[in-house]
Amino acid sequence: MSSIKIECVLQMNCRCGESPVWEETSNSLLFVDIPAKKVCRWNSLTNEVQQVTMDAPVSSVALRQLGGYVATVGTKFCALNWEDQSTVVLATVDKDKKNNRFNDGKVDPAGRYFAGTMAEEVAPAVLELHQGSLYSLFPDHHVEKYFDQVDISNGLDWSLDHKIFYYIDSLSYSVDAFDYDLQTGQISNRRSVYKLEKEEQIPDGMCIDAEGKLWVACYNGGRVIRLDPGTGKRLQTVKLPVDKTTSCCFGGKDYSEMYVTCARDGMDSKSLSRQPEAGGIFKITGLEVKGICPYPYTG
Ligand SMILES: O=C(O)[C@H](O)[C@@H](O)[C@H](O)[C@H](O)CO
Ligand SMILES: [Zn+2]
Repeated sequence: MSSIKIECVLQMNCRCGESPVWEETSNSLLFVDIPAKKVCRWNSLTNEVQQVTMDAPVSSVALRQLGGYVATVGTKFCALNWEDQSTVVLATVDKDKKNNRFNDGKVDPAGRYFAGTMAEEVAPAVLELHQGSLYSLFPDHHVEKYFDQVDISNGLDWSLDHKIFYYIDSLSYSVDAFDYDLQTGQISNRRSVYKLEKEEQIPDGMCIDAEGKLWVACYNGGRVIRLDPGTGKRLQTVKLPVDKTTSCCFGGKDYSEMYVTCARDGMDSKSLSRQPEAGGIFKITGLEVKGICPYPYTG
């Protein structure tokens, strides 16, 4: 008998919480608040939250093998030194697109930092379309571009055998797969593995579990869904007490807990009073499946 428990472990009032990443060495959850330009680190043992404010919207954060972190800030891939809060720009993309910013990003199993861009939103999911592209920052700091014409570049992860790359362009309402060449970082053969149903709303962040199934946070859908990318079937729905669920990752002891971020921006005062925990960090236990540890950027 599974007994799923959902709790808000941190009332952060994030405008748009995103990019949860578990850091095992510090028993902490890293995440960002995109429009607030903040990278946050919550220590699950002491409940302490540390924050670093950047000079532009910060859309994703990842671990770095050399120590500290890497983050996507505005249209820059940056290294972040947590101790002195200093940043170093590693590469800049979309130089010809002044209204663009990075969105979701994650490191691949070989240590490359993948992240895509989008036009800045006028309101949630209201933006100039086809402005985004998908990129990766290699360990030697060169950037490769995979494709353009993206609306809202979002969730990404890799299959357990590293042969498939999963990717979400939110406004396609689809979870896509590509063949993945881990040696070269190249992708090919794009196809859809799941189309969201109407009530599931907008697919946003995503992570893979230790059984190779995908967990997708549904923006405006107030839920995370578990998908079998092999059969294209939804296996499970876990509803949360907030509508604007943005992303998810596994963490905690042996990666047995799931952490979910969410947003407050775009909610009116009535829905905010109904969902006072909007913008908080949620922990889901009792899922009976574990996650895998995040890969660090190796550059
Ligand atoms: O969190 C993100 O990925 C975006 O930056 C957000 O703004 C929302 O997800 C988007 O509006 C809904 O798709
Ligand atoms: Zn997102």
